[in-house]
Amino acid sequence: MPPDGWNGAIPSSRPGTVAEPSHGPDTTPPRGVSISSDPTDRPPSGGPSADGVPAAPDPGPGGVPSAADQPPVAAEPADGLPPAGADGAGVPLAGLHVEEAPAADRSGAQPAGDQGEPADGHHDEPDDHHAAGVSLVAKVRAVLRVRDFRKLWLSMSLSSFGDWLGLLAITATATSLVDGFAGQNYALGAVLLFRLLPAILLGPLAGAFADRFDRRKTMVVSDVLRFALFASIPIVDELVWLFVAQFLIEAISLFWIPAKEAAVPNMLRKDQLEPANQLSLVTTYGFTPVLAALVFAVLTTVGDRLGTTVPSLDESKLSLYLNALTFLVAAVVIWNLPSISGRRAAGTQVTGESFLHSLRAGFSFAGHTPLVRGLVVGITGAFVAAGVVIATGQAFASSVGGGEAAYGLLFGAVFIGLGLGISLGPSIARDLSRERLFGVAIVGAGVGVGLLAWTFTLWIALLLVVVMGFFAGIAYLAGFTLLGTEVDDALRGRTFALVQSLVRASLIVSLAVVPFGVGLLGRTSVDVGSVELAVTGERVMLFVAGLLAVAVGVLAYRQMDDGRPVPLVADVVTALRRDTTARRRLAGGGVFIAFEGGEGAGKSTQTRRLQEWLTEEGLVARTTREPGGTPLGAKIRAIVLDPASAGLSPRSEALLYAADRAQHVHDVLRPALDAGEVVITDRFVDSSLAYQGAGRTIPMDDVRSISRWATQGLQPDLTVLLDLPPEVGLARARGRAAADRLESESLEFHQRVRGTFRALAEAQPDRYLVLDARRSPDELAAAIRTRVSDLLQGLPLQQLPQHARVPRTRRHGDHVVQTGSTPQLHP
Ligand SMILES: Nc1ncnc2c1ncn2[C@@H]1O[C@H](COP(=O)(O)OP(=O)(O)O)[C@@H](O)[C@H]1O
Ligand SMILES: Cc1cn([C@H]2C[C@H](O)[C@@H](COP(=O)(O)OP(=O)(O)O)O2)c(=O)[nH]c1=O
Repeated sequence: MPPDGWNGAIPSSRPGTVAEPSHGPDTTPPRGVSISSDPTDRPPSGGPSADGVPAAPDPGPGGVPSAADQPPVAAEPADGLPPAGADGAGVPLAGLHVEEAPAADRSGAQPAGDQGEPADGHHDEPDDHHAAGVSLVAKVRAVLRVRDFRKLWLSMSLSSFGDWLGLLAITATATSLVDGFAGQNYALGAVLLFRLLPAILLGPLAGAFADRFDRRKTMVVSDVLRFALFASIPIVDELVWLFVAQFLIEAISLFWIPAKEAAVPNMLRKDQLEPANQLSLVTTYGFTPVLAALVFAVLTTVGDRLGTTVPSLDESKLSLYLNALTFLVAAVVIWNLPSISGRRAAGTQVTGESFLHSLRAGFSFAGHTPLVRGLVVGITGAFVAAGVVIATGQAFASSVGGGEAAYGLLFGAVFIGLGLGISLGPSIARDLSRERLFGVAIVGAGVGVGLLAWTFTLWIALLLVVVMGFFAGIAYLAGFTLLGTEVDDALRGRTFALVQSLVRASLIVSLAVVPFGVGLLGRTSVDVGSVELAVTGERVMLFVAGLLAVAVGVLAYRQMDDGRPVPLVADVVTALRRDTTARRRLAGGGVFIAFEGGEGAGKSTQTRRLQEWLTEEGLVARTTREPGGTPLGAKIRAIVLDPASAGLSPRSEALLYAADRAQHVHDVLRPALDAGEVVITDRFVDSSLAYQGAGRTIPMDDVRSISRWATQGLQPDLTVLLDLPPEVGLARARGRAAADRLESESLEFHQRVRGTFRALAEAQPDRYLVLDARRSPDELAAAIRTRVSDLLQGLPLQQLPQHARVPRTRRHGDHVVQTGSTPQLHP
């Protein structure tokens, strides 16, 4: 195993978890109460605003046909974030096609696989983890801009590459030093056993040790020793020494790992640790093993020629020398990084004395918490299976033909799969809950292994191995992320300790047992009708491992399932389709309708009319608005709309709207939707995109990401856009009350706003109803009712008790149900 393998996987403690939305009735405003625009709470007139923001070119929906009349895309924004952090900064999404926007808004492509679950309020995640692919790249780039971290990462990557190459070489060497099928398998098992044993024996001790010494010196000494030991293996060329050297190398690595782990947090900001972990994971399991496998395959092909020129040198020896060299280079790099020995890292101390106790507490916690129990069962079982795959690899490779080169290829394929799973998995799985994803992915990996067992063609085997690695990578990331996010900080360390011990123990057990099993079962062939099927030990073992993975996946799924009545298949399908509406429906949630449009478009009028109609129809419907949908939001509204707030900078304006929105989502929207209500809001995220994005020319993606952060990915099921030329709307609005700060903006500003609304709607016609707001209020209301009644058809929405219903004059033969699906609506 690579030196920094498991540790790289531990998500750093995050700067705080997001509280669940309150479901308590006390935080929910009374149902059905209209809080739509009230002229009396408008700020007093104070003359036109002068916010000092030049009307820069539109950064918005470049490339969208309807926005063609807008000025060209704005330049890169000034980055207000600290240099090391620069999350997403410097990557203006100004040029991003708006069509991509709403999809990203739906919190799809998260790198860390822990995004929110807008539909059901489960597993709500903040914020920067919602980053789309592009901002993952930006985050990683920001992390790599930190010089010391970059150097450490480069040297780690080099050592990791060397280590994988060494592992390939050592397994090849071990098998070449003994004769016979069974003997080779025993030798292989023993090599791997000696690699894992030290962690169990020395883990706690090494942790305590590493905290007491200068980290840089610890790392340099470890690297020099590892250099010497790796170089000694080909020189001594004895099987026994190979085992001893393995054991020593692994033992030394145990001192190196905690030193490195403690050093990294000193180099980065807290919020950068997660992308840093992802980077290490992808490097250690995705990139370097593939490179090592390729290099090993190349060395194998040139090895023969090499053997004739330099008789004592073959590819395994060359690999080991190369590997040794990588540790020497790492030693030099680390020696030149004084910051490693700098400040002591806080919170990474693991003292030896508390280890046993904490392990016990961890056991009891894990035993009593279904989620952790599921994770532990899943991770342990998955690693038993992984051990089987590793241990049978060589025998399997030779059985599909191709010898050591095939082994190298299969080995590489595992890590291509892992790399793909870790980096792409979360964005493919989208808003499927990580609890479900974990079990599903283990089952997927198990099915891959089970099929692999009966594959006799190399390329099919390679394909299956990639699939297996892909699912394993997803499970791995989901599992460790869940441990990081769902386990309380106080218990997290112990839980990780338990999991890591179990991981190593399960690897040891399977690595130790499997080769013996393979040797014992030997090779037999079974006649199946006319075909002769080669049933070999490794294939039987692989098949059993696949079954085991499927079983633990199912078990983990059962343990961790949150009891939602959503069938798994529908859950997976809607998540893959990014169908948030369907997901909320599945979860029995309400329906969320937003009204957007410029000033005086008639939003307040129409939200009120829609709410009245729905109430008449017997549904619990409420109107609300932004800004000012909550008491706190009302104060924010007063600030942002007050013409006296002339000095408000575009960024603070954007943040104030986002703050208002965050409170609105938390206090009003989520609880009401969770209760199955129809929620109608006068303005939502699109207003920020239009006014702050296109209007104020803040890069669209910045606005989008703060909105996404504020809403935790909540999106309307339907947005009604009341489209109106700004001059008409402004005239209407001015007839209503004195101009507020935004109404006082130039006509050009309002034209950009309108263009953006239309572009957003055009990008997602299914989710928008665009109406010409010059039509009469009655016509508009009728068109909205028709569309909304389609949307609500058959949904299990909350209904008013009969006595609370408003009598309708138009209706005949009333029959009223209080539960069940929405009754026939009368648009
Ligand atoms: N379809 C319409 N046609 C003409 N006037 C309208 C229409 N809808 C609303 N109004 C009027 O325009 C003004 C602004 O309407 P309002 O609903 O407050 O718009 P918004 O909330 O979008 O600013 C009000 O005086 C309202 O009576
Ligand atoms: C919600 C939201 C509103 N706004 C602006 C648009 C409006 O000018 C103002 C809200 O005023 P409001 O009176 O609610 O709008 P209307 O006049 O259309 O009834 O705030 C933003 O700039 N960004 C946002 O995110």
